[in-house]
Amino acid sequence: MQDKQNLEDEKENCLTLLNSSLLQQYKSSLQSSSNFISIAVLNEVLDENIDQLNKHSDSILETANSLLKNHNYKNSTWRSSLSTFPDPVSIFEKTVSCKKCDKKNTDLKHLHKTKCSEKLKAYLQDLCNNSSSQEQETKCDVKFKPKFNSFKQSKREAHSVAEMGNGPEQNLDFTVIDESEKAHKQQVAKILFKTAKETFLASNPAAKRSLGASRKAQAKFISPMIGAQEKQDQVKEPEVTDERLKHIDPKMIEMIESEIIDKGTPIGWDDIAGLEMAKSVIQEAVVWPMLRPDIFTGLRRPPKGILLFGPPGTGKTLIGKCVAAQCNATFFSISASSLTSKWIGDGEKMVRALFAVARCHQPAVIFIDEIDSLLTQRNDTEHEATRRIKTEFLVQFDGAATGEEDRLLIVGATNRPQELDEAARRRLVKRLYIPLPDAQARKQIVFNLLKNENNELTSQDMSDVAHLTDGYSGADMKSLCSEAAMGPIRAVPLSQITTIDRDMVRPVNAQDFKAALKRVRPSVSQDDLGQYIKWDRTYGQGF
Ligand SMILES: Nc1ncnc2c1ncn2[C@@H]1O[C@H](COP(=O)(O)OP(=O)(O)OP(=O)(O)O)[C@@H](O)[C@H]1O
Repeated sequence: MQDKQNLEDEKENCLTLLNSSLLQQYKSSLQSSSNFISIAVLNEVLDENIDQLNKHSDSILETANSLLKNHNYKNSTWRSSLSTFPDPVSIFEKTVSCKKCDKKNTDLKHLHKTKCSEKLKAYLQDLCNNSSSQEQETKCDVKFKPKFNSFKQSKREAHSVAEMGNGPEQNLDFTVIDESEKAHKQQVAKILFKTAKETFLASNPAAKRSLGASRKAQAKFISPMIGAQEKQDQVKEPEVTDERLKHIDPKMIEMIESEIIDKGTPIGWDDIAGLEMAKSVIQEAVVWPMLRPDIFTGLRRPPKGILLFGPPGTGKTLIGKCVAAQCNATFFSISASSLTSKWIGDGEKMVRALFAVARCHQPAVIFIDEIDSLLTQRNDTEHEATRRIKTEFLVQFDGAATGEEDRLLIVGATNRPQELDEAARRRLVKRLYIPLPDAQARKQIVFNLLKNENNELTSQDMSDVAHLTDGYSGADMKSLCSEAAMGPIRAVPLSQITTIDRDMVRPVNAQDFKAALKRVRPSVSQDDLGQYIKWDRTYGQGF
């Protein structure tokens, strides 16, 4: 009698423990960031007990299915979703039952016999071990169905033995991982593992066409980012409204308008120090005719191209910008070397597009820096692509030159005029030498640059600086002033540099310039100057 009672008690304890263990897992899964276990438990419970759930079945079903569909949402969302679930813990408590006989809250032996709850336990154990890797796989509408393979069978047996032989505490120790489990894990990992390429292709089938295949330079770019292709496809082609641009690649037009059109601050004549002769020639030959095309006709017709040559950093670009600003013209600035390198293969089209866009923005100034790299004297080593760009440039140039209505000016700039070929020289009718600034111009540059700085230099100090900087270019003068302007900052103790008030920084003084002169040296050599002068005498405007 006593034995029978003990057996009943043991059964009762085991049953409670089994249930409480599952409950424990369920409850702790609610607290964790992963809702995978709880979904699985709910799913299993639903599967096994759906017809016993009576009045709650609809809401449980609904919630569980919505959880299955959206398993990836965050912990907080997951927990709040439980508010639609009427007391899930107690429902679960009531619903662990035997599948085979439909017996509710059945005893452990019975569950062992029918392998019903064992199935659930083994399944949960498996889920515990693999939840992180399998979580990715749960993004589906179908409910989880536990699969029982030999591994699970052997594990179930192991657990059964543990349960019967070592008592309830050890029965539920799921941390023991045996060899067969390891093998199983490896198998699972093998099935679940996908290479980056496989994952990418699965989500972006369009990429299959381009991956590994050789692409031409002009082929459409296929983004390797997932979803980027769709976005890229959605990007609207820029609309071309002008008839003259109908045959031009819209992307090139867009690029010219965004990158090549200079939208910087307009430059005035006073911003350019010295160069009085060059300025007056340009004003007369280019600016006025652009402003009054009606009176500059016939013999007074302005040149379509001018060449500015001289040492680097003497203000050739400044002059180009100033001409555009004075003529109220659009300023297109491009470096010839970028035509042969940046747009390799497309340089020819680029030249055509550039002139076409410029015609739509008249009056326009097309400034071509380093023009020597485009219009060099022909030689045997010249690249075919470069030759084609050059031919296209000359064709476009002549078109612009002969078009009576066109108000286009091409300004070429070079530091190596001697490398220009005859065809280029002939077309760039006005060839102006832009020399190093003289003392007066250097003083002017210092004055202009210090205008907006806190300084205590007198006019005499500036003259002194100008006399000490013979051979400096305009760009060298700018570097000198920047260096001198660092003097007051270097005088601030290091500990105060991050906190010091702007007004407490002392003004720039003559001493700073003396120090800067030791660091900044002229960049142009006398030999180079000799070459410019010689070329100017031969081909230049000669002033
Ligand atoms: N005559 C000048 N007057 C005022 N600033 C000048 C003058 N010449 C040069 N600079 C200064 O030097 C900088 C560089 O000048 P700029 O780019 O016009 O020279 P560049 O002759 O076109 O040089 P590069 O041949 O290297 O292209 C200018 O931004 C300007 O600050």
